[in-house]
Amino acid sequence: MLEVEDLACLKGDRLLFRDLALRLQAGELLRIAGPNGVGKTSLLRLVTGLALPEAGEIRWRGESIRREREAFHRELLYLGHAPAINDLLSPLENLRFACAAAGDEVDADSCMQALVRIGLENQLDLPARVLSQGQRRRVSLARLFLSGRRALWVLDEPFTALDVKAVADLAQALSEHCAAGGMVMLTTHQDAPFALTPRVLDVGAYAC
Ligand SMILES: Nc1ncnc2c1ncn2[C@@H]1O[C@H](COP(=O)(O)OP(=O)(O)OP(=O)(O)O)[C@@H](O)[C@H]1O
Repeated sequence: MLEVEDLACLKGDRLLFRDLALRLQAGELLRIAGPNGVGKTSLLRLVTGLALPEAGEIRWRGESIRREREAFHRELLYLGHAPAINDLLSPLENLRFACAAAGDEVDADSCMQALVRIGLENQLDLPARVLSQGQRRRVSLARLFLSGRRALWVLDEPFTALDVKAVADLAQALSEHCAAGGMVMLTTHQDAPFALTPRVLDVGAYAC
């Protein structure tokens, strides 16, 4: 379980939010909501341990993520707002690199299957620089199909640039992860056809 208490976020000399609390349990999908600039991405970066809070505590399975950082990161998959793609590499090479960098041992066949499943069967060997925005997003999202053992998925605007079918497929994959006992925390400005109703946390309620 993920628990956040009394969280405060400082950017420059501006306090974005404070006293923010949340809990995320196995099987839950949490949508982080709020207007542009309120601090949704900043919250995700705090929760993943990529940034430090001004105040507050974040615990994973009862342990502070600062103290048990490695154990936490073994169970975390974080996909940021901008797909982390190397333009010179193909989708297959990008995916294999991303998995290896995260410490996941995944063979080429599994990567290929993940890319086919996400609809990139005709782009497997193209350099990423020629891909469309939606195709670039899909390269990054293909990791979801290789990360079932990571319980907590934290996704920043994962639906951006996806077409209607891809949005539906992604919503289904996220719902299935939760149904299998995983957890999803995401930001999005658009509706998606989830099989389960997401809980919503409005960062604006904690804005300073
Ligand atoms: N050095 C700084 N000084 C003051 N404010 C800052 C500084 N750096 C970032 N900010 C502010 O922090 C906020 C960061 O917002 P963040 O990206 O977390 O918002 P968001 O809710 O994810 O927005 P969006 O919906 O547009 O993606 C913005 O309002 C930005 O202007």
